[in-house]
Amino acid sequence: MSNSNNQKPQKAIASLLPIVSFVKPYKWVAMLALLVLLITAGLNLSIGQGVKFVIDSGFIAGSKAQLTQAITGLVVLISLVAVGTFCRFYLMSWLGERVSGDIRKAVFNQIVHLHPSYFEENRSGEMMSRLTTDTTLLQSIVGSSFSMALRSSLVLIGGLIMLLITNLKLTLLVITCVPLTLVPIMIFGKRVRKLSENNQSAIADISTYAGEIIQHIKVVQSYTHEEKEKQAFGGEVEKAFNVARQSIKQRSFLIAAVIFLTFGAISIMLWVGGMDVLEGRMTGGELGAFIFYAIMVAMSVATIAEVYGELQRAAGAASRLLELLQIDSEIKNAANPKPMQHGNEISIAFNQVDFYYPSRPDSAALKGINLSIPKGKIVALVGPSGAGKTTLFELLQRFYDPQKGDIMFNSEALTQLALTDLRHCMGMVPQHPVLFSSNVWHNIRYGNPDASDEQVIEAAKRAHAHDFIEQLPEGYDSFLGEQGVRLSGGQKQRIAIARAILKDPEVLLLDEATSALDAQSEFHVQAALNELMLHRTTLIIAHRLATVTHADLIVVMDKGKIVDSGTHQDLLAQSELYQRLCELQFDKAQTVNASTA
Ligand SMILES: Nc1ncnc2c1ncn2[C@@H]1O[C@H](COP(=O)(O)OP(=O)(O)OP(=O)(O)O)[C@@H](O)[C@H]1O
Repeated sequence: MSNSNNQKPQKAIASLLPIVSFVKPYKWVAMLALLVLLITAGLNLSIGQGVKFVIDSGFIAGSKAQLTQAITGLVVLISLVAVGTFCRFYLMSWLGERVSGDIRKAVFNQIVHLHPSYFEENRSGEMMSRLTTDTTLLQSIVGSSFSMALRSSLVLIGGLIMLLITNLKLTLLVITCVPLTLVPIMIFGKRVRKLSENNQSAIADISTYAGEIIQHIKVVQSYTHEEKEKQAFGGEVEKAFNVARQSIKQRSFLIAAVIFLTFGAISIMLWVGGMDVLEGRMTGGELGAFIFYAIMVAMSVATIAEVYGELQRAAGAASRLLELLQIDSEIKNAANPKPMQHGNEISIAFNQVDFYYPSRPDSAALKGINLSIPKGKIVALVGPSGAGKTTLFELLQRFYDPQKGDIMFNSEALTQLALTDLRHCMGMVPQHPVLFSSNVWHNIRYGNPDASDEQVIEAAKRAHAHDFIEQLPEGYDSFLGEQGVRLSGGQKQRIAIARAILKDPEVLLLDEATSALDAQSEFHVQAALNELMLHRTTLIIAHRLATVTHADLIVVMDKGKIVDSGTHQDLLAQSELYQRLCELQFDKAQTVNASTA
């Protein structure tokens, strides 16, 4: 969470400064907007003189011609103000949208490069809220609040000067009232800021909760938890509402106090000024102009008060975004990466590797791993659940770096290679393939964005996916639904295999890639994989030992350690754990076969 809760107000506003760097590329638009703003503020102030002219030369002088002339002047002035306001509003809002769009891009660009463990510590809903809610807040700052504050400040200063010129005694009255209005701003502004931050994080909670439920709607419905989830979600919404209510209360107090104080002061002024007019010490027009300026001054102070609260809210958003933009990925790209020749076969070696997940620094997920995988060989990783097989894959792809030891690709440490080179040469088919909410083309082409349609179809054929894709309502153009919900598990896997085939990697990582296939498609896919594995270094995580008995090397893992390794025959003869695993699986398979016979 941001530390801006503890910031002093000035410091909080200072945390908005980094936005300036996002405005810089559009400095000409910003300067034009400021110029228009300056002109309209001046024009606004001159309306007061128009009012004075209308009253004194029109009404009081009793001249119809002068009244017409005065009103015409006033209309011209007001028209100019309208045109100026149009330009100011357009330019400022444009700037707000542009800048918030750029900030969104910067945040997203940052997020896609962050180390995966960051996402374990930070909930996706909170990140989404930074991308959307926080950036929207900044948009309103750049697009409206800032210009409102500036315009109000100009009008405040100009108005006070005009007041001084018009009537000194009354102005002194106004000036003593202005600091009075600042008192509630100070008191309530701070509370508003604190509460708004809580509000933002409560809203993030809501979206995280809803996101999770929507994603797992089938689990919710099959356990008939709809009512429970409705209540729980309702609770989250109420929590957010209560925080928002407190924040609104403070803001309402703030606005009400400021308005009461300023308009109270204006009433006193009217009384004092009215007495002066009655006694002939000033003209009616002067009093009219004076009140006009006094109202403008009062409104400016009220606007500044409101905007101040908003600026404080946005300061929280800005500091959270900035925090995110400043995070360095823990997976560092090599400073001077060693070149990597594509197309060469790759040997892999783990040398004394120890690894602890950041969230579990006390228990080793991998301990003392020594493993050598020659070029072009097939190595199977087997072992009970939680043995560390998937973790080995994670380290190979550098989603995490080991705390001790080295992993080598052709005698280069992984950390010495460019991340993109490293990941380019690896193709992963996970146990639960990830598909994007798009069509088949997009999902297969993810393996190689430059591939032609023919290459995509060829890959699909080799993965035995072409036939079922052809039968989809719109063939390769069929939309697969969010996360590919419109496909069966086996179909998803074949799409993932086609994707890996298209990538044509030097190292293949298969996580029980054929687990979701029926016997017939497994036979075909296995054939495709066998062909694919030729001349590639392949690591397979296998839960079903039958699929890997032909592997060049089988590595038996348990509790983060390699306990045995060898061929199927070696291990059957030597490894107790392997024998046990085999007995369990082959017995079960025989039992199943017997029972279905
Ligand atoms: N992101 C994570 N954060 C913390 N601990 C993790 C994380 N992922 C896995 N672990 C832990 O690391 C250990 C090894 O897990 P891993 O997923 O590598 O096992 P596995 O052999 O692939 O198991 P399975 O066959 O069930 O997939 C387990 O104890 C697991 O709880």
